[in-house]
Amino acid sequence: HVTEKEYSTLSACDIPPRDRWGASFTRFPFLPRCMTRDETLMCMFDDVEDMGFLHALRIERNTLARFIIMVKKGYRDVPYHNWYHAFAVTHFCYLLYKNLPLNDYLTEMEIFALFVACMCHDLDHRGTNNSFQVQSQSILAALYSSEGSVMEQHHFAQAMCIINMQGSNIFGNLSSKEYQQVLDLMRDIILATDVSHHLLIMPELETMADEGYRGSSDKHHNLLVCLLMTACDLSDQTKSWTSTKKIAEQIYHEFFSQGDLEKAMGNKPVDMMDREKAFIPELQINFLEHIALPCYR
Ligand SMILES: Cc1nc2ccc(C(=O)N[C@]34C[C@H]5C[C@H](C[C@H](C5)C3)C4)cc2n2c(-c3ccccc3Cl)nnc12
Ligand SMILES: [Mg+2]
Ligand SMILES: [Zn+2]
Repeated sequence: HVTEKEYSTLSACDIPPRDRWGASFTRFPFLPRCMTRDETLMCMFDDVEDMGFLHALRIERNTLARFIIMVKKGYRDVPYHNWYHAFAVTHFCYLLYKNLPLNDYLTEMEIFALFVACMCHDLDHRGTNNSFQVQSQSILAALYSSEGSVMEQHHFAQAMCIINMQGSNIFGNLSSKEYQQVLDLMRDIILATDVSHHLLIMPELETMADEGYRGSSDKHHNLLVCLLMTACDLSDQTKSWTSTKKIAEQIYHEFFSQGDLEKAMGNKPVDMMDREKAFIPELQINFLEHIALPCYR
């Protein structure tokens, strides 16, 4: 739960974001990971306020403060998929909003659902991926493996738990139709963070890019929010080399720990997760060539 002291400091401040963080705060090179833990909470609150969602969606300041604090508590202390990842991903979504005319392509509801999905998209991540859940016959696999995207279904379920908690339901003042809409969007967007899903829709994304975006097409709206979610999820790769390299090290710290677990369980990890076999430069060139670069292009 969230104490009065925790959320009141967060919701009380009303210094405009630019004055608090400086002009670089809204530019793509900005490094969200250079902030302290407490600053990340304030920064996320400012992002929501600066995008005008408090008024547009009639969100009370204390409710938003409690929601942000609950989401931060929902992340574990794993090498990569921790709160700082969620914060960095979410701030990139804010940078997309500040630097691109998103309103020309997406509804306000879609943009807000994307932002909240960024906050929640890896909730309660254990530092192991979907195939590990199935292989280790984890509780999450028992719950979700029939539908695939085991971890992503769990992240969405965790987000729903926070939304349904007294005092942190930021969608509480929406009409029941809008409420259902935003939850459906959240689910689609969080499930879209499964890289296998992204690979599946890549041909459709390429067709849409070639033919041009049609604002009248629900399919195009859905494809675009999924693409932007992936762009946010991979956004550490768009920053300075020093930062990007440091984050890749965190990712392989997680991957190799999973590989060690798999070996201890008598299973052979894929090369990418095997610290004896992985050649990181080659793996990263492949990832950037086939997944990251096409996404940003
Ligand atoms: C820098 C960087 N490198 C990354 C290298 C590899 C992979 C990765 O999951 N590869 C695949 C390769 C095939 C086909 C699918 C399913 C599996 C088999 C595993 C994907 C992810 C990487 N990644 C992510 C990231 C994005 C979303 C979820 C988890 C993570 Cl870690 N964010 N940044 C990075
Ligand atoms: Mg994820
Ligand atoms: Zn993520």
